[in-house]
Amino acid sequence: MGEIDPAFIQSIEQRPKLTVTDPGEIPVIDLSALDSGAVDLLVADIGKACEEWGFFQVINHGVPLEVVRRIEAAMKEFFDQSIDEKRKVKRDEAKAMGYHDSEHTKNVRDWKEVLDIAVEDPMVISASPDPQDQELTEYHNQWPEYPPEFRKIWKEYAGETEKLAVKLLELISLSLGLAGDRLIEFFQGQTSLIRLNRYPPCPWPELALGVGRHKDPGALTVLFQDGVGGLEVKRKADGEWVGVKPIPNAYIINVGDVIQVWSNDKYESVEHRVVANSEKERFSIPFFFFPAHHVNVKPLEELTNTENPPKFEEYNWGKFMATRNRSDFKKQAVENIQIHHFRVSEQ
Ligand SMILES: O=C(O)CCC(=O)C(=O)O
Ligand SMILES: [Fe+2]
Repeated sequence: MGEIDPAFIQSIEQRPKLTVTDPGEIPVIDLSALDSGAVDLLVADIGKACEEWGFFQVINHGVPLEVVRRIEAAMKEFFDQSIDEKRKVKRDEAKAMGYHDSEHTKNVRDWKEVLDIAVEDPMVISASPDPQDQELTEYHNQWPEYPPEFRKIWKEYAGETEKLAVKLLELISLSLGLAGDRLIEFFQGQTSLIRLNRYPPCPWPELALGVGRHKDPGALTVLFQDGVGGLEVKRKADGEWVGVKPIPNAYIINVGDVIQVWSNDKYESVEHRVVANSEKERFSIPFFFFPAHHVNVKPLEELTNTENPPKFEEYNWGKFMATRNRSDFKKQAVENIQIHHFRVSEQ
């Protein structure tokens, strides 16, 4: 078996307890209520889940199962290739989309490999983190040659999950007391991406993590996972890590930092991580619903007033992501940029 590369070893405090607490507690929301007309109740349930958990699962979500089965099969075929084949679409500092197998979360290497593909090709994004620099750059997708139908299958999947993300964004807007279409304008020219994740079996699940603890930076994450399990969420009520029980064909939804800021902390972006598995490989597919680069993220005016003043200074999404991306390739001496850096200090 050899020895573990120290780059993967989590600090003692971050190592997982391999016994999962209270699986199955994350709220499950049935979107078929949209068809039966019980929208008010649905909106109330979503609002409650966002406030209490920041996470929920959805069933009867409208993404056709055959579309999911096709992307699952295609991603397996892609990842089953040799490392040399996969590296033909390798991500690097010039090409931000593509295959990557040494991502770090909080400076510790994740036990996974990924293929990132932007929803809008090209993705238009700030060229540098420098606030004075107005220059933009384009990220182009790198399409694997194998399996041959990959691009078509991916596009079909992306179209369906984007529809689900938009539907959820509307429901979340309504749950905040806003018009259903209040937030969609921020996604004209979206920087969303779909990440295909493979977590190989790991001989050291007590030392390494599939993904280290983190919060998602965007508005929403719409994640499909297979039946293996491993995703854990930090429960708001007591800070315990709880497992998200795989429900066949459900999606897992979580609120990201952007919604936390828009809602002025009403909905918090919650920490989560992925525990490694010593026997089974695991696949998951997050759709990261990200705004356009020019969006300045700040608490929405309708949700703030003199009693509830804005808790964050505004920040530019493109610059925020350019700062994040710069730090993706190397270990950093300093903490990654986070929304708490924009928090207004309390008097
Ligand atoms: O694979 C998962 O279940 C979650 C992955 C995740 O949290 C992420 O990529 O941001
Ligand atoms: Fe995440």
